[in-house]
Amino acid sequence: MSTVLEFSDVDVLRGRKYLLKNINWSVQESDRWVVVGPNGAGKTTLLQLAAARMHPTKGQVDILDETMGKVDVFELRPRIGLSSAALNTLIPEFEKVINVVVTASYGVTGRWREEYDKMDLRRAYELLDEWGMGALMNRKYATLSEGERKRAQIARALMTDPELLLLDEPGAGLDLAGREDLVKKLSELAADEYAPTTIVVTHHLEEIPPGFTHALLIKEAEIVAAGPIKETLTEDNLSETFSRDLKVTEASGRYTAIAR
Ligand SMILES: Nc1ncnc2c1ncn2[C@@H]1O[C@H](COP(=O)(O)OP(=O)(O)OP(=O)(O)O)[C@@H](O)[C@H]1O
Repeated sequence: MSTVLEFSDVDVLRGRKYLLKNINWSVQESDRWVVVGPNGAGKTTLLQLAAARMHPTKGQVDILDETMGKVDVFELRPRIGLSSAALNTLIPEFEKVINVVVTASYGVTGRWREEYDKMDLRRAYELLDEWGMGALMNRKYATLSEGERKRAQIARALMTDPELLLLDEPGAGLDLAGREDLVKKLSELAADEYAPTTIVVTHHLEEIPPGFTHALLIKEAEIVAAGPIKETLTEDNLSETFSRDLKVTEASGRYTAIAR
C-alpha cells in the first residue's frame, strides 16, 4: 500500500493567524476520506495544500511521493483532480460544458486556440455521460443548475485520470434529490478499486457517502480526530468539533447529527 499524502507537523500562518496548526495526516492509496468541520475550521486550506496549490509555512507536505518545495508543481498538479466552487468564477461566461471538462487536460479554464484530439473530446463526453450530463454537453456552463455544475466540475476533475481526487463541498447548494444522487455516485466511486484516492470536504454528515473509509475532524485549525470512519465519527468527537452536544446516528453507512 503506498502513501498518497503525508503531512508532517504542518502549520499555515497568515499574519498571526493559524489557518492550520500542527497537522499530521497520512492518506493511503486505497483510502476514501471525508474532512468534516465547522465554517472557518481550515478545511479548504487543508485541501489547497493537498492539491499543491499552497505551501505550508512550517512542516512538510508530501504528495504522490513528491515533497512540496522540491517539486515542479506544474508537473504535479495534473496528477491531482480538484473540484471546488472557486472554479465557477474562472469559467468564461459563454463556455460550453464539454469545454469546461476538456480544458482540464491543459490545466486551463477557457478554451481558446488549443487543439484537442478526438480522444480527449471523447473522454470528456464519456465522463459527462457517466455523471448524467451527456445530454447537456453543448449547453453554456453559465446556464446550468447548481447540481449540474457540481457534476460537470467532478467530470472535469476526473479528466486527467488523476491519482488523487479532491472535492471541496461537492454537496453545497444541492437540493435533497441532488444531494442523494451525488452521495450515491460518490459511494459508487468509492467502491471502484480503480478510482483515485478520494478526499471529500463537507460540513454535513448527511453528505458522507457510504463506503468512505476514513474521517478527519478539524476545528479552529487543529485536528480533533482522524482515523477509520467508525472510530472517528463518534458523538464525543463530533460534539467537540462543532461545539454542540450532538446526537449522532448511523445506519447503513449514512450518518446524521442533531443537537440534543
Ligand atoms: N489569507 C488569509 N489571511 C487571514 N485569514 C485567512 C486567510 N485565508 C483564510 N483565512 C481564514 O482562515 C480560516 C480557515 O479558512 P478555510 O477556508 O480553510 O476554512 P473552511 O473550514 O474551509 O471554512 P468554510 O467551511 O467556511 O468554507 C478562516 O477563518 C478564514 O477566514
